[in-house]
Amino acid sequence: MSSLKTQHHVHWFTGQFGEHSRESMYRKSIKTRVRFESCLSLVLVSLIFGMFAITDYHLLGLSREYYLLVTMRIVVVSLCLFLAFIIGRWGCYSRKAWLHALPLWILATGIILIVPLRPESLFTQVTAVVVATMAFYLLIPNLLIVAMFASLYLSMGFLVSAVLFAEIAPVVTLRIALLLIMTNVVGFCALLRLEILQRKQFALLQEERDQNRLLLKEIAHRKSLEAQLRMVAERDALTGLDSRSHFMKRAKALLQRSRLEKVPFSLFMIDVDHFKSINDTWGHTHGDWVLTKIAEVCAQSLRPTDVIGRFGGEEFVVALPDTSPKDAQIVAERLKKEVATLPLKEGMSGLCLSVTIGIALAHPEEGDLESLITRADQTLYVGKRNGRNRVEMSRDSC
Ligand SMILES: Nc1nc2c(ncn2[C@@H]2O[C@H](COP(=O)(O)OP(=O)(O)OP(=O)(O)O)[C@@H](O)[C@H]2O)c(=O)[nH]1
Repeated sequence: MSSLKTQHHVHWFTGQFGEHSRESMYRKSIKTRVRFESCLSLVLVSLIFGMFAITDYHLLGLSREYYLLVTMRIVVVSLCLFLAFIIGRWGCYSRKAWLHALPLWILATGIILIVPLRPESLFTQVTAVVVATMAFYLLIPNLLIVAMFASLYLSMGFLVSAVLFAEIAPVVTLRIALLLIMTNVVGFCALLRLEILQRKQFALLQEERDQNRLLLKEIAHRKSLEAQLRMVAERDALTGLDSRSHFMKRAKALLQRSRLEKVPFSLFMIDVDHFKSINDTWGHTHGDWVLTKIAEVCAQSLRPTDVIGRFGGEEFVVALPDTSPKDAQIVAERLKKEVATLPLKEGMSGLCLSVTIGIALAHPEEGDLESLITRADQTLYVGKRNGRNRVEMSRDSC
């Protein structure tokens, strides 16, 4: 059995499979989950973003800035909820990554716009930016590059906005910048690790599935080989009848049953007359054809419960359960007649095809198939000596 040992390369920076087809397969496998998780995260994040309007009121009162902030929050929350709905319904993550990026950029813009309207609460907003960045990386699933660009935009936009509108000192700017860099690095590394682990898990699962598929194929192949071997062992290759060993097995079982059920059991030994001269005159191919035809006659003319085997060369053996000597005689005569009237192959005119059949009947308590076969064989040779083309009944069966 061939084993699968494929190394699935995952890119160190994007956390994606190097192999395009595998990456597509992976994305396809998680698409429903990503859609649901993106949708849920967006709804949660945008609602929390909207709820900050309460703190805006607390800080600004019913001022112009407050109304501007509330309007901005309503726009951001509405757009995000709308996009969450679209993503939930149609947001195919592999083909429409931009659709997943859009609400993040809208949220980031909303957070950046808070700075000019509420510059005095800059340090609370720094915390909000850190939390939002982590949320981008960790709540929005499996979109490392999308999360990275949205987070960088948020960090840089916030920093520029803070410098322009909150007029912070250079050292404070540096402190905030370092904090945001650290947040981005931690968020990026955490998501990258997660993406790589998930893909490795996926690759292992796929490998296991492939192995199982191979195993099933191998089992099917072995079963078919077994069946072929059984066929070779049980069937005679030329005639398709039972092989000698298989006949013995089946006939023994039948003989045992007949003994237990106390029903008669007959056995035929059939031998083609002058078969050597058939071979010598028409060749072995024609000889083989004759054997096949005789096998067909036996199979067609006997009952399905009778077991027919090729005993060797031009000799056949038949086990007939539940068959009295009288019935056995009738069946053998019919068989002999059918062989004699077999339509012959072109070019075989002049051949008088015949068989000699020796019949032996099992004694009431007899369980020894070999001795029954010996008796039928001896009877067959009596038939041969008596001129061939005849049915001969073993003396002790009469
Ligand atoms: N074509 C062919 N010939 C076979 C096969 N098996 C055995 N033979 C031949 O069958 C012939 C049997 O010949 P003999 O045992 O002398 O018997 P016979 O010629 O039928 O003579 P009697 O049985 O006395 O009538 C031999 O020549 C074998 O080579 C076979 O599978 N195909």
